[in-house]
Amino acid sequence: MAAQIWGSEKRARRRREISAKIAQMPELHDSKPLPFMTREEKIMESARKLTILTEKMGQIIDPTDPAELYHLNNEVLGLEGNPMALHGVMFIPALSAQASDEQQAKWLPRALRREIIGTYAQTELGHGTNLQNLETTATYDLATQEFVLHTPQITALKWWPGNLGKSSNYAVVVAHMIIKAKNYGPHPFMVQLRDEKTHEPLPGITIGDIGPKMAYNIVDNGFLGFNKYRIPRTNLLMRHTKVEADGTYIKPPHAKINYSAMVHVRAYMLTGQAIMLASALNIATRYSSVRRQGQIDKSQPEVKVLEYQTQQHRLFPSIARAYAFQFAGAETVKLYEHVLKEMKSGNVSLMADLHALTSGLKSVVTYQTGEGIEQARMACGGHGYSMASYISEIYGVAIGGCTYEGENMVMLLQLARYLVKSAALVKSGQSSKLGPLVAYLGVKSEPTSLIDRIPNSGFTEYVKTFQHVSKRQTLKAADMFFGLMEKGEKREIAWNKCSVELNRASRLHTRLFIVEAFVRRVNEIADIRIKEALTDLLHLHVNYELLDIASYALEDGFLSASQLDYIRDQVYLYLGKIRPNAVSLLDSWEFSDIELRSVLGRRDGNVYENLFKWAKSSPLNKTDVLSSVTQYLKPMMEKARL
Ligand SMILES: CCCCC/C=C\C/C=C\C/C=C\CCCCC(=O)SCCNC(=O)CCNC(=O)[C@H](O)C(C)(C)COP(=O)(O)OP(=O)(O)OC[C@H]1O[C@@H](n2cnc3c(N)ncnc32)[C@H](O)[C@@H]1OP(=O)(O)O
Ligand SMILES: Cc1cc2nc3c(=O)[nH]c(=O)nc-3n(C[C@H](O)[C@H](O)[C@H](O)COP(=O)(O)OP(=O)(O)OC[C@H]3O[C@@H](n4cnc5c(N)ncnc54)[C@H](O)[C@@H]3O)c2cc1C
Repeated sequence: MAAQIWGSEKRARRRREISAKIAQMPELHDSKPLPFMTREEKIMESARKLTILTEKMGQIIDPTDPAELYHLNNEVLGLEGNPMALHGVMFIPALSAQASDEQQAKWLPRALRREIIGTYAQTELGHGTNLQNLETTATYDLATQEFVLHTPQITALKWWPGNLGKSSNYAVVVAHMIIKAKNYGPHPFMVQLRDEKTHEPLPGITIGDIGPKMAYNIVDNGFLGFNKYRIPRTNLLMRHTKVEADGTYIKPPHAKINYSAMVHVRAYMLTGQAIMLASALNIATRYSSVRRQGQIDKSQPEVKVLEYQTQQHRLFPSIARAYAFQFAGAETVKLYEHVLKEMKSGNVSLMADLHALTSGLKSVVTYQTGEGIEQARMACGGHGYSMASYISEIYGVAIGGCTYEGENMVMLLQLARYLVKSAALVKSGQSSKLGPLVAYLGVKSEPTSLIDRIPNSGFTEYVKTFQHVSKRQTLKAADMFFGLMEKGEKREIAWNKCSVELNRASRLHTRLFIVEAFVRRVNEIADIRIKEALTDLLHLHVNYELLDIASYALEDGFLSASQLDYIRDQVYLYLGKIRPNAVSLLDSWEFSDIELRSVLGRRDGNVYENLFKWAKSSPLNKTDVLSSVTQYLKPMMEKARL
């Protein structure tokens, strides 16, 4: 199963080998539980481990393999981030996709050797979503052949970029490029922020940390201002766009090609989210098979809480989602790598499809991951609320994904633009022009679902039902939009008035893609036992998801009330079937105790003894009487006694 999850037997084996090596290297372990450290201590601890890793990485992993790097990162540095998180996630990908060969030769080897640390600085205090209204400017000075970066007002301060505050000395900065008073829109520039020797901010740069966040606090998300700060013309990233010495602008082959670093993260973060969801579920499911509370049969001893159907219903559909996200994520990464290769050689024809797909996926996956992790926390009762479970940190980091790389509602609306264009093709009889991801929009569907009538149809009838609801909602939302425009409403106003319906279409389309990716994967599996276990999970997935969106299929009679009862019964049936495999389905992800950082989720199940040990190690328990008591509470009580 681990081979299915991680892509191949070799990958699964390598992960095991890497975890085993790390287990033998105490210098790479947290020196004490992270929840007991202050933010400064955590940042220091992370930097300590990061530098050891830089020295010893070659002994542990193949540093050129991103999957091995990612695993090493999760084990040693963990999900709270590290001082170079954005260096790998966005700075290097931005240079790789947007810098010319000459620029790459100059900067990439230095970045890869970690001579310099970089980040991606785009969002500002006043604008994150609406890139057209970013306010930082890069004005070309013809006389000196330099760009002058400037922050005209407080809202133009860069705000949020990870590791910008304290760790990075370089950044890819996105600024509006102005040449001879003409604004060419946001473009990426390579900018040195700090002196390479002293790490002091360079003159003209104002920089710092934006303060503590809900989670992810090892990362120094930062602010940045420029006071007429000059950089050479050749620091504009020039793979696709060029500015010649005389100020001539050579436009890129696609208007949005400079957004590729964002698409990179949107594609890669899906499996990251799957991992976080599976981690939280691993903790909750293991704990649920240790925790005994109450009886189902009063004549029997107390049961493991995992025996309760409500507990299974809370956890198992999310286990199915974690697998579904992992499989859909793996497909998306493959597609992304393909499109990136094409883009580098000038073929931009697939960019719109990839943008639409990743926009929908990042929104649905991050939202459902958040839901699943929060349910996992509640499934652990009181102990889930303790930082000893570590679920709250996983939750905080995961739901950051609902916001970063494009706020979820906004990204769903990006996909909706693509769906509405596709609907227009269907309505004008040009269905043959639909891309493969939306081809179903042009296919006539049956009048009713046959879900309960062809039980051995594999998952075909389910897929058809998802296609039906997605198609119907897309055409309905598009009709609403076109109808408003026909009535004379301006395009943007009409769009806003339909946006809730449009986003519903985007979610349904994306959920269909996830279901199909899961079906595709299960169909490919040769090993009978693995196929059986995953088929059960897929049964739960399709029935649970369909129940969740049933209103769309009920309103036009595609599903009947009795079919809904059938679907519900299938959910209960598969909850029971999955129960014996539940812990294994999560253990198969092979997270080590080091990586999970959870007292509740320990592999050995020795929860209570270790919770007590953990509590005793709380800094508050270093003394029996705190100074807050001697200074304030004790005098207060004494005064009251007089
Ligand atoms: C590598 C491993 C990673 C694993 C991660 C795992 C765990 C993670 C843990 C921790 C987190 C780590 C890092 C966090 C990093 C976070 C970094 C950031 O957040 S960086 C900032 C990101 N910012 C955004 O995403 C901003 C969102 N806004 C936008 O993207 C755009 O503004 C917009 C909403 C898309 C609108 O853009 P614009 O105003 O330029 O658009 P219009 O002029 O209206 O044109 C729309 C038109 O353009 C098409 N389009 C838009 N984008 C693209 C694209 N990328 N590719 C192709 N086409 C695009 C769009 O489709 C429209 O087309 P059309 O309908 O035909 O007009
Ligand atoms: C943990 C974290 C890490 C980050 N890292 C980075 C980084 O490394 N580099 C970087 O540059 N940025 C980073 N960001 C910033 C992030 O990319 C932005 O916060 C994000 O893109 C959302 O933009 P915003 O803050 O402007 O939200 P807003 O756009 O202000 O969103 C507020 C509300 O307005 C709604 N809204 C906005 N526009 C529309 C619209 N057109 N239609 C409908 N509704 C709309 C949204 O849906 C939302 O409900 C990070 C953010 C976080 C939380």
